[in-house]
Amino acid sequence: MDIVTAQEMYERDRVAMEAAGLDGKMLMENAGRAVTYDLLRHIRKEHTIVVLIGAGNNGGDGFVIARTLLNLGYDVEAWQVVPDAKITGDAEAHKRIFQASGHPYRLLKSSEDLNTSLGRADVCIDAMLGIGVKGRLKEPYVDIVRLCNEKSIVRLAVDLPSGVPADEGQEDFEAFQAHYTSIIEAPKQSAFLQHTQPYYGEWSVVEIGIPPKQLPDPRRRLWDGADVKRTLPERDAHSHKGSHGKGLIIGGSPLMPGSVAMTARASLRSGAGLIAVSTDPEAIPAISPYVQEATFVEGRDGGQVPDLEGYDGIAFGMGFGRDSKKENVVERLIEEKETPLLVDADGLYLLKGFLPALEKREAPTVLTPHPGEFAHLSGLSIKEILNSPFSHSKNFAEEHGVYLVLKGPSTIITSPDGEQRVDISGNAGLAKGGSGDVLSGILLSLMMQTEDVWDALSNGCFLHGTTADLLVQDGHSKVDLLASDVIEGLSRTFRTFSS
Ligand SMILES: NC(=O)C1=CN([C@@H]2O[C@H](COP(=O)(O)OP(=O)(O)OC[C@H]3O[C@@H](n4cnc5c(N)ncnc54)[C@H](O)[C@@H]3O)[C@@H](O)[C@H]2O)[C@H](O)CC1
Ligand SMILES: [K+]
Repeated sequence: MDIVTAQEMYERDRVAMEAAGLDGKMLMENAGRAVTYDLLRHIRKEHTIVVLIGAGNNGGDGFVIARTLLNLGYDVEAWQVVPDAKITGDAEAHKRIFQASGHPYRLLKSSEDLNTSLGRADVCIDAMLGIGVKGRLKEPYVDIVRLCNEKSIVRLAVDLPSGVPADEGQEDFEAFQAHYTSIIEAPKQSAFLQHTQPYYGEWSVVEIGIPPKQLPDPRRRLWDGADVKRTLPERDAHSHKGSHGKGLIIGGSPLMPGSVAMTARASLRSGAGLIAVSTDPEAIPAISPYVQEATFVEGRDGGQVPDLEGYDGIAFGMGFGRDSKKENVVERLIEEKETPLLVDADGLYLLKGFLPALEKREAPTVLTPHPGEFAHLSGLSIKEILNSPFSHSKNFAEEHGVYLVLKGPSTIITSPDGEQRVDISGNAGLAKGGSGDVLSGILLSLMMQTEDVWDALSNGCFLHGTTADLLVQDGHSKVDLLASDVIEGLSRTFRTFSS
């Protein structure tokens, strides 16, 4: 499923009309009807419904939705919240159809009247503003949105909640707080940002007849279970431990032995053939009982860096510490340019001074920062990153020729050529120490088992989050879930998604 900006959405509309001969009124009828049937899951026959209709085509959708609900016998009050003069084009055409169908509508004169109507309603459908919103809401929308948000009614939004910008990059807004949003055709970037996603509530996407084959590729898409089933490699029954990758994990320290232990165990649970751990010798007694299948390798000539040859993948950084005296490890890892390398956690802090050298590497380099670590790497503030995660991660990945996994409730996985996939699996139970170590282990393992690193990273993020979701569904809670629970839950998830 593509993820689009407002501009890309308008372009899709244009292509649909030019290439497929669809016209705006047909698209609006399709959109309104599809949204109605999608929203019916949240509406009961006995509900009183207020439909709020704005000035643009989002409002036009609102006339189609109100008409469809009335045709189905629902108790609907359609409120046009802007003067008649502002209802133009396709929206006006559908207003005429609405009226010709014998349905009345209310014209907003004072917010008191609307307040009374909302006071009697069970459901409010927001068809005021969609992707055409510019800047902060102007009156009368501010007043109306506040009235709706303070009422204890079910709030449903059409395409996106009024006031929420479609695109990343805008933090100053006031918006309709939807419980549920029915998105038209393709999710917009704001459905994936930490400061705008909450206004959507839950969301799903309705198809309105736009021909996918004719559409420009936005190079941004949602990675879902069907993609995982299609691309997760099958384990060859005649395989042997050497064929699923021999991985090296460099990290851990006497005070943080658990990190590499979880990375190693997660990697083996995800199908790695052999895992060697290079860590401070003092940490080994705390690690080996937890992951008996792992072997340990010592640094060469008493240093921290073991022999790097002969591995199918290396993961570096978890629990390693940020002591700049350890930077020689980073230099050696970059010089070992033939082996796929994943850098996480403390490794990202140590890597900062060596970013230009990454271009020397031929094998894939994967960085897996959370926003704080990405801020340190990129020099951006966390606020800037959260405001525009798509463009900042795309620019960084292209500039340094790396795969970038920017972790969060919506994890954006960017390839070195700037194409992006988003994983929205997972839950707040993952916002705990160790989650990142487990993810790194899963990613290392999948990277070694498939030619396509990007598929490996996309699938690894999805399997990690989905395991947490399955565990929370079956008995765990978001409070008690531990990173180590996710490791043990992986086998069930792999069974579900391996063909
Ligand atoms: N293929 C599709 O995606 C289809 C989408 N449809 C719906 O059309 C809207 C986009 O319609 P558009 O007319 O371009 O914009 P809006 O309806 O969002 O509103 C524009 C309207 O609002 C005024 N406005 C802009 N900013 C503000 C503000 N800050 N405060 C107050 N008013 C503002 C502006 O002046 C315009 O009058 C899309 O979201 C879908 O819902 C089609 O119906 C079907 C095909
Ligand atoms: K809306």
